[in-house]
Amino acid sequence: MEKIIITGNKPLQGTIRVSGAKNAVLPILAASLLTTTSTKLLDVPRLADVEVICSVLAHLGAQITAKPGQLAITVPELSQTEAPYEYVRKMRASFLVMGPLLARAGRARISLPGGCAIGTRPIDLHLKGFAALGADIRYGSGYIEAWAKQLQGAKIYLDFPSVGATENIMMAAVLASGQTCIENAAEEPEIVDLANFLNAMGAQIKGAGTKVIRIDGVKELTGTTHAVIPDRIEAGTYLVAAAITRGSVVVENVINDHLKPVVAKLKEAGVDLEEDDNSIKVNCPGRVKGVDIKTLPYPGFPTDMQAQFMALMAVAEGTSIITETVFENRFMHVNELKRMGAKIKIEGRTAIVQGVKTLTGAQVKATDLRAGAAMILAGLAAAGETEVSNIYHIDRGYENLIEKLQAIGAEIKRVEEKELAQN
Ligand SMILES: CC(=O)N[C@H]1[C@@H](OP(=O)(O)OP(=O)(O)OC[C@H]2O[C@@H](n3ccc(=O)[nH]c3=O)[C@H](O)[C@@H]2O)O[C@H](CO)[C@@H](O)[C@@H]1O
Ligand SMILES: C=C(OP(=O)(O)O)C(=O)O
Repeated sequence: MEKIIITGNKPLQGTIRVSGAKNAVLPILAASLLTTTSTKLLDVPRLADVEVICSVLAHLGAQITAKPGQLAITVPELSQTEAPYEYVRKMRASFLVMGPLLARAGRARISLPGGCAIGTRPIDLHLKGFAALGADIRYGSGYIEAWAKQLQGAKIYLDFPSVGATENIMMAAVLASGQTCIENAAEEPEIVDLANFLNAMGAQIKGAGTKVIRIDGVKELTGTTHAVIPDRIEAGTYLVAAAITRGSVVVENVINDHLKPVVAKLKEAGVDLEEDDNSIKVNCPGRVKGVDIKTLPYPGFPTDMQAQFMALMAVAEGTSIITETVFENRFMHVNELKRMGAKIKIEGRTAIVQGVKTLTGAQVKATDLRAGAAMILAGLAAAGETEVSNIYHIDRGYENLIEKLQAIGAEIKRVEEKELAQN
């Protein structure tokens, strides 16, 4: 098992480039199942999650060729309509193949994703959507099976603007007969990127990025070339890395609009941010101020930035109140931050963070992807050495994290546990 070792308390300086968005490329890769013709994706990040979805697609019959930053996918024929436990267990987003399989083959059998560290994460809204489109649904032996001769457009109201349900329903509806209207849809930029990709394939989707998405079903889709949007969460993580180390960093390849809620909170905390066309310069010579945050669906403050922001608040001046409203159990990083000297109290869905002057290096673990990112950030700011274990979580979502941070002056390395034992 590998670990990440950080010697902290060094201001980061330089330019860091953001990769393509994990949460955009995963549904887009699933959507490539919707056509028999070839799709080419650019700005594809090299991530463990991308490998998992590619192995699901290959299992279903996709031919995939990879070049650095690119993937070409062709699915001339589906060899399978089943995504077994071994894939879905590794990554919940594998469930996103259900919509495309239903649309293309009229049937799908997918292992139930189950919960994960951050919450129970049900899929009822995905299934309600498929049922509204006319699919029959059956549960059994840990699988969900859905089938429909021809999906029919329908009006679907989502009780909660679920990102995955909006994507899955959108992908099912593109080949349905008639119009589908998703109300209370998720508005995340990744939904817009998926809709842009599908529209470039010939779909008729309007309203993506708003609460109401209308999809006029078409007979077929054809492959296209598409560049994935930059990862707003990776960008946000590096903005915080600059602020927490009191550094001066240019974060390149960003869409400023997507970062508005994060930028607003950093400014409120006293961080100096200069926004350019596709970059943001962070300057933070001093200690930040404690500010309150509440996670919400987009355009609210992203839950995927909550842990990283908490690491920053742990060294802020004053107290901050962090409320998590999207997932019911996304405070696993609190105990790890406390091991480094953070003063945090949890009351239900709220964490009260009383900033301390400095954190101290410790042995901590990544309990999930963003909790892992928070440990890296805390380690970059802490005095002494921090050792982060369970880093496979981090590899799910950060391309070349170590190399990127080293290039802006961080003392960070990845080591085998054996090497550690020898030292
Ligand atoms: C691969 C990907 O894009 N992952 C992102 C996606 O996850 P994901 O698509 O799983 O997140 P959702 O927006 O669906 O989930 C938000 C909330 O809705 C609940 N819910 C969801 C579906 C459902 O059928 N029933 C239900 O109750 C969930 O349990 C959760 O409490 O959006 C989340 C919220 O921005 C992000 O944290 C994840 O990084
Ligand atoms: C929670 C996340 O991803 P996933 O939905 O794939 O678990 C994330 O990216 O922070």
